[in-house]
Amino acid sequence: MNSSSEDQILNGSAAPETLFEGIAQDLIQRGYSIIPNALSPALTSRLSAYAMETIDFDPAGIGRASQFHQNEFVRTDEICWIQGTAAVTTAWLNWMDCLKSYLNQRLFLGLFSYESHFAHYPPGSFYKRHLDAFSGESNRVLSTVFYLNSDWGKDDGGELVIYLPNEQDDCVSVTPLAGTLVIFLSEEFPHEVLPANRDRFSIAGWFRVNNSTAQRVDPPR
Ligand SMILES: O=C(O)CCC(=O)C(=O)O
Ligand SMILES: [Fe+2]
Repeated sequence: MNSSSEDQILNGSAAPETLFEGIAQDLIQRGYSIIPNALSPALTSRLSAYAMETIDFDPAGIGRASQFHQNEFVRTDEICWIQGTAAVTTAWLNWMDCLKSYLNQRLFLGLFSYESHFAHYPPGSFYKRHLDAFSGESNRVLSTVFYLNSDWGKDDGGELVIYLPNEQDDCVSVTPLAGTLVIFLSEEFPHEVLPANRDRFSIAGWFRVNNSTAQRVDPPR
């Protein structure tokens, strides 16, 4: 592929406002949004190929910096943080930046930054029920998960289960099919990844507010 058609694929992935408005409405009404085919098929398949072919993954841990530890009872995926050093990851970060601006204008969320990592769940891997953020302890406001797996069937497992707050055992199950984007309020929705029967690839990310003060600079993650 020559570089101008490549640019077209990545730049032509600008997200439509109607899609952003749908996400804003979902967040207002129920606190989460599930969008099939959110990104263009071209950008989705480029991200998918990048995750499967290019990335060196590291075992995932729990907690930040000095509190970081691995715990294979809680999660057994492996991850790679996204820096935006390739055209395809820059296109991803641009898309998320547009969404951040839209949600800030529309919902006054004051989102300040976005961090994200590729994740690989080898067969049998899982991430037990957890919250991405605890009230007052984290600056993660919105969680996002974007799936990169084509042809994902019922037998492949690996669903994301989102538990609805205040509704005993009521939950929503999401198939990790390529193109699906999930967004939810980080402090409100416990969720888990059920064991997958085949390799499962995704991008998990978080929109954050800035809690820096004169005494303490907010760490990047
Ligand atoms: O991959 C998923 O479906 C969710 C991952 C997740 O919950 C996380 O990384 O915090
Ligand atoms: Fe999570």
